[in-house]
Amino acid sequence: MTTVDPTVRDLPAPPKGLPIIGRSLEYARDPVALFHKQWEAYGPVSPMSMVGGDPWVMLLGPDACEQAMRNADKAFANGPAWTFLVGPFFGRGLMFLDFEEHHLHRRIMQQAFTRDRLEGYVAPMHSAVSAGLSHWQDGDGFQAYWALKDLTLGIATETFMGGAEHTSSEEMDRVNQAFIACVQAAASIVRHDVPFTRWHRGMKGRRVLEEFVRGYLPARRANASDDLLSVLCHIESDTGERFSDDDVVNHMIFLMMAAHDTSTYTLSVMLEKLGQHPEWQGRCRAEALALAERVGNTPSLADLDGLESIDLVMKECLRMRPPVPVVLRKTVKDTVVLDTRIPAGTYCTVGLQYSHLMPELWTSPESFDPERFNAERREDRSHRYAWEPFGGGVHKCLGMFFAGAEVKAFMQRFLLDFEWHVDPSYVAPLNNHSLPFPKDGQPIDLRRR
Ligand code: HEM
Repeated sequence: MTTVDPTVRDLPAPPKGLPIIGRSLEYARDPVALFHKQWEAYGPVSPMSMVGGDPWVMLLGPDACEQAMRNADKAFANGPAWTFLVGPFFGRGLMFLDFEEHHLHRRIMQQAFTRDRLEGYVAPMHSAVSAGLSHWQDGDGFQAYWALKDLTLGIATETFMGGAEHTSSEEMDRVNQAFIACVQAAASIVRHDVPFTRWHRGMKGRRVLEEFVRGYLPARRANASDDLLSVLCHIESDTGERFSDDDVVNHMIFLMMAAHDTSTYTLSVMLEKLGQHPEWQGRCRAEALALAERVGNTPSLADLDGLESIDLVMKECLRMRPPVPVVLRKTVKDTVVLDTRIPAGTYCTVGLQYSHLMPELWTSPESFDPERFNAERREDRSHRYAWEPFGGGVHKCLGMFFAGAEVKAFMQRFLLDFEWHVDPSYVAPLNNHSLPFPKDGQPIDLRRR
């Protein structure tokens, strides 16, 4: 006989949403408003209705998020959840794998992100940043987001593909458009390959990306070099396992997406905030100048690590506007989160961003205050899961240190070459259909120094 724990409740019935799309439009309009509404009505575990009418919950606050991310009872799976959203485009990337298989692939892929490897990626980052910035023009209302998107694709091409030596700039534009199509496909209401839908454009994008990566495989298999594609072709786990060609293609396409949109958005928020807070821009520039005087124009990984003010600003921007505001899971068995029973087969939106904004965890969470991360205050220590822009548990971002190096390599050079201004009353109009981005291209008033 099964015993019923009286302290555990069933999920309440979901609030009404539109048929088929549920509350996805509400999320797309303003995710933070939806988090607040769900929290106020239900607390940390709330019923939802999203695309397709499947059972769905939202987990909010550090305790509920921690439970899903630590996944002690192995009830939460990534594959079926992310596959629903963007599986045909990025499927079989590391984030889509679960349990034993994930463990095996992660052990191999970790070899591509060791400290030594990262040190090797820093030099191509510097050259891609310099090349990219040489095209940036003075002007009021310079569209920083789109320029950053090109520049970070340049960084990915240099560090991941060793410069993609056989690809013209027109072809790289096609690759960039293919990424955008794949990421945007997440928001498609029609989730089959039907002409004129976002899904269809995503499927076409995937074919472009596969062709692009596969084209470089034979050369990288034949000769080991320092770029990530070559590393993925040659690395082994400590017990000798290696990736097949299909694994390399799937991992590369996912990695380029994971690295590209997230870093672009992080940098665009940093430009917005530093443009609105000249005192912080000045402080970061002084730090960049001091480093350049000490070591020249191509600081090492350790030098970039030492950029403390830029680090504080990056952390604060990731807190206020994380590039991945939510992660997805699907339960593969019945489980209980805090005091609520969640049946097997339930999709879960884990709202990491909400914890970043809770007044219980942060002083004046709405204000830009990078000092909250300094050694004395360390507000992020208010809870293990108070600040989790890179996720947590076994799926925690593998590119976290790569992202830190990329952001700092860019900011260091940019602060030396440019100064910029953003109206303090400016609020970025975000497109939240998939990963967030500023619909207006993030205008800044830019001047070369
Ligand atoms: C600021 C930049 C970045 C942010 C905010 C970010 C955020 C995240 C988050 C939240 C996850 C967890 C997803 C989940 O739990 O389902 C994740 C996973 C991942 N990220 Fe990042 N990411 C960033 C940059 C990068 C970069 C630059 C790379 C690669 C060079 C990368 C590679 C990965 C990989 C491989 C995973 C999957 C890990 C796994 O499932 O084991 N990310 N990232």
